[in-house]
Amino acid sequence: MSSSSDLQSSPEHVVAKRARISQWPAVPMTRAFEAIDRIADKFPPESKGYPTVALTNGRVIAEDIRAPENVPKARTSVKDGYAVIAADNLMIRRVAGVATAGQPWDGILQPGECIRISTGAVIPEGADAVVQVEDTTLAGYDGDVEVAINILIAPEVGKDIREKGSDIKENDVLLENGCELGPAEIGLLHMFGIQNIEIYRKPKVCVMSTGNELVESYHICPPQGFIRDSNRPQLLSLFRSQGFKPIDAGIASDNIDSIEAAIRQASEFASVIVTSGGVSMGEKDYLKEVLRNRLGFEISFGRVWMKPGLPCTVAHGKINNLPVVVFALPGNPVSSYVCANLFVTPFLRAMAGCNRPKQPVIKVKLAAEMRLGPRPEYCRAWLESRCGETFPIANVTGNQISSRLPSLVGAHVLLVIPQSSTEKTQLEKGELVDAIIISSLF
Ligand SMILES: Nc1nc2c(c(=O)[nH]1)N[C@H]1C(S)=C(S)[C@@H](COP(=O)(O)OP(=O)(O)OC[C@H]3O[C@@H](n4cnc5c(N)ncnc54)[C@H](O)[C@@H]3O)O[C@H]1N2
Ligand code: MOO
Repeated sequence: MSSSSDLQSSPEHVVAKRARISQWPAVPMTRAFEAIDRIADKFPPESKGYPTVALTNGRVIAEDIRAPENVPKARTSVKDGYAVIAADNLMIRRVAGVATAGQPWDGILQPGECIRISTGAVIPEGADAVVQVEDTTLAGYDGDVEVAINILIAPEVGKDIREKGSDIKENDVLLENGCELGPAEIGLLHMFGIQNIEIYRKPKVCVMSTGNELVESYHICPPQGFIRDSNRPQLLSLFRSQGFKPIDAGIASDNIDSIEAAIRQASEFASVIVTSGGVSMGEKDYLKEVLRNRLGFEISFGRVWMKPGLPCTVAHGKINNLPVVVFALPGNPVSSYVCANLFVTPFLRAMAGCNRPKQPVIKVKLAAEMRLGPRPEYCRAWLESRCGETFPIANVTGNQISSRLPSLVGAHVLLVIPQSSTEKTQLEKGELVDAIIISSLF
């Protein structure tokens, strides 16, 4: 007997005939990363010209930016004080003039003279040291005007002078191709009056949930058996926090035609499509089927030997002759978020031209022992620094089951926990492990 709802397009989805063991090998993480890197090569970043005044944090530079001039351009004073000739033996100097920032003194300093000078002002010709005002006393004045000062500490040649080009030399590389802009980088561009630069375009990414059980989160009281879609807002928020402008592609129902139509429609807006749900062994898990048989995509991997995220699937191909990659993440809320962090954001950042697309990894110390499981695990943890400890202490965020979203709340890192072996079934309190940073640390 078969019911019409069982009759999806392929025999593998007639429930009585479905495979009872996944046909997809669970690839090791290294293979999954390599496969994604190979796909990234098919999506080279594109650049465009952009005015510096309109730049915002997170933009990525698509050229090497070199210093067009020295900084400082001329020798300048590091202190408010007096520009002097160090070799003068006299402690008393005649104040011959004033140099402030923006108003140089254009004479030539003579022996026995000094120039009152401000921080940032150009050192007058003939001077070779600056004495800070704290190391002087007044030696003579005429009304309100200083006439002579007494130097309390004899200066050495070069004292408190910023030599020409000592901060930045003309033609030095200021910012490398692939560097992400933050406040300092934006400041540098303005420092040199660089008006326009090449930056990379941000890739477009669509986020879609799949599942008959899903309703929009504004539902006050979903009917029995329904749940609110939390993955989509969560993933949209993740990609936004990374500086992308993700497109909300809604919820597709668990139906081969609907999923195919939703992916085709999403591909009109974005070349990267992120779905969640429908990738495991359930009778309504159609994502792999759609990707392979309906869209003719190459499935780079259909499972990964990791926890959470085992059924994570990545596929790529063409729709309307344009390249498209689909990250079909597992439905469990923690699984989709962990996989998005490990696989999708580094991919998007590579597509966006970043020269450091992956999250930083640091060493942390376990606050408590941990039992190892059969799969390598990415445990959520928050970090604290403790007095006398060299490494941050990692506190696991409670029960790590992949449906339990609170395990992500407050998590700074994903601990990289190896799978168990005959030699090692547990990590001890105080052991050092790698931790992938997934949130800002303040
Ligand atoms: N027989 C097997 N069953 C399962 C396996 C397996 O290997 N053999 N793998 C398990 C693992 S591991 C995971 S992870 C899940 C992933 O399954 P799917 O990707 O097919 O996801 P769904 O079944 O659609 O959903 C799983 C779970 O997550 C909830 N969900 C889905 N979408 C959302 C959403 N947008 N917002 C909130 N919650 C969502 C869904 O209701 C389910 O409870 O499969 C295991 N099963
Ligand atoms: O991969 Mo699943 O994410 O273990 O629950």
